[in-house]
Amino acid sequence: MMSVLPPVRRDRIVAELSQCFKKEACLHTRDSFHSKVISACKQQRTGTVGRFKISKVIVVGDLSVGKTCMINRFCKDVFDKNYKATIGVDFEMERFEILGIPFSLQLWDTAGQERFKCIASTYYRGAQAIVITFDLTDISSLEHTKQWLQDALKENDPSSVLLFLVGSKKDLSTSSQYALIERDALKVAKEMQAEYWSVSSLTGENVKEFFFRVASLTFETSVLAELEKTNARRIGDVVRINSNDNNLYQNTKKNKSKCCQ
Ligand SMILES: Nc1nc2c(ncn2[C@@H]2O[C@H](COP(=O)(O)OP(=O)(O)OP(=O)(O)O)[C@@H](O)[C@H]2O)c(=O)[nH]1
Repeated sequence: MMSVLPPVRRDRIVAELSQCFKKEACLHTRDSFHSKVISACKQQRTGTVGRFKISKVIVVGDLSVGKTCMINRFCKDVFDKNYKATIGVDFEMERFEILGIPFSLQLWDTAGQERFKCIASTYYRGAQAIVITFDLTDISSLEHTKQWLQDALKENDPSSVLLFLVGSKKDLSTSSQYALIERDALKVAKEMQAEYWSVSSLTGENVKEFFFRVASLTFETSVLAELEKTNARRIGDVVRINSNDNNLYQNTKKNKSKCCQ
């Protein structure tokens, strides 16, 4: 039996590229989607994007930095002040419509506790985006982000995966504390070539904006990758046609010389 999905929620419809948080540490500063992506979407030429493709996003970071709360704030608009450790992994599915194309993100919430880390790491593979989270009130959690990144990259292709460094619990830090840690976080983000964000799951500040940016950029890279695949296939076809033409030409030459003999 064919299952029919409900329509995408009205507040998950994206018509414009969501903007970055800080221009000093972002993946790109373009105001709108890549022109090739816009025209591919208009012509519904997005290949597997919008049909079967589900993009995987993994959220990693120290225990209790607020990974689960961030995902729950975005997906369910709730906040739980009680800490319940994630055991292994958990995931949420979010459906968007971007430039008229359906697009699904699978958000993987992984365990930060050391004893569950080995279970969680088996789910790192195949991520299109890695969200490395730290607590804005705990500098050691920022220091540990490099290790989290290294572990996640062991299972993924560093040249194609999108990286985000997210400081959580913004509501708990004073403005002077925040300014100091953000200065360090921007440096770390640049070293990692990650895009920097800060959020609060308690107040909801920047949470939606952040996940919309993740969705926009993963969508854009997926469509560009599809277009590249199609181009590569076309170039392959032209090379094949040319080599067939060449064979035809060689055969015609042979036949001609036979005729003339
Ligand atoms: N004030 C405040 N507290 C937060 C925020 N985000 C998370 N917390 C609290 O921090 C604690 C840990 O949050 P979780 O989201 O469970 O942390 P986690 O990173 O998923 O933890 P693990 O599953 O062990 O890896 C909980 O008590 C949350 O209520 C926030 O933005 N502001």
